[in-house]
Amino acid sequence: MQKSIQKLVNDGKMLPLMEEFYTIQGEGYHKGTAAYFVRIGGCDVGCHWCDVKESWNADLHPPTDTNVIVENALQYSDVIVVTGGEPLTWDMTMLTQGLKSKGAKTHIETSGAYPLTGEWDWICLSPKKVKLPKEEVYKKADELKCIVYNKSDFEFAERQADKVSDHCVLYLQPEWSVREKVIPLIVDYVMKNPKWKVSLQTHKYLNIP
Ligand SMILES: C[S@@+](CC[C@H](N)C(=O)[O-])C[C@H]1O[C@@H](n2cnc3c(N)ncnc32)[C@H](O)[C@@H]1O
Ligand SMILES: Nc1nc2[nH]cc(C(=O)O)c2c(=O)[nH]1
Ligand code: SF4
Ligand SMILES: [Mg+2]
Repeated sequence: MQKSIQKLVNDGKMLPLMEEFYTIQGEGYHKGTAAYFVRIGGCDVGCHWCDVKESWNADLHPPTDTNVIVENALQYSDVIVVTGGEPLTWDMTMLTQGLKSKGAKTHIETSGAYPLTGEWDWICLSPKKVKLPKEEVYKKADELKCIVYNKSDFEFAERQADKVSDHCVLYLQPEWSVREKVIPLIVDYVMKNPKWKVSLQTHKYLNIP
């Protein structure tokens, strides 16, 4: 990448944009709400079951002027969900300032593996064992969404729940490829431990992005 462009990306004035789409938030607390999704490329967390592996290599996604991302997104919705890839790979200050200055609500989907930048109205933290969240993000998370791939993930989820604030809403979400096996385990667990709620990837059932 050209040095001048690299500098703009480092400053969050450009971001490697993978895709953008207007859809229904499928997961977690805001499930069912129309929102515009901005998917930023780049992630080196490496979840083996990740459902957007095409996002990982930032070099495959064109550096895009952050102001252009903002202006475009605002035409679709006043709820903007920033996801990836891992959005916190990048400095989110410019993106969220731009969106909020025009009155939009900023939501982020993050593993929390990198320092928390940007100003967020809603933080969905989805911790990963292979690269744990930074300490600072736990207290600021509005929603904790733990993915269940096997039985050991319940114990991991509890240790993560120990670290978030009292107002944080707790979700267990089945890993998609093993949903038939783990949904009964999650249902049983939530009935026994009702501080947790179930989250499903409802957009995949609705056949929407
Ligand atoms: C693709 S990630 C991008 C944002 C960020 N890197 C993260 O992991 O939170 C968006 C959400 O999808 C979840 N996710 C990814 N692959 C999944 C799968 N195969 N089954 C269920 N949830 C999945 C992640 O845990 C995260 O909550
Ligand atoms: N509809 C819809 N809802 C989502 N919630 C979180 C998603 C994500 O990939 O971050 C996602 C997504 O990809 N599509
Ligand atoms: S952190 Fe998110 S984008 Fe990165 S590999 Fe894991 S699920 Fe995929
Ligand atoms: Mg998704």
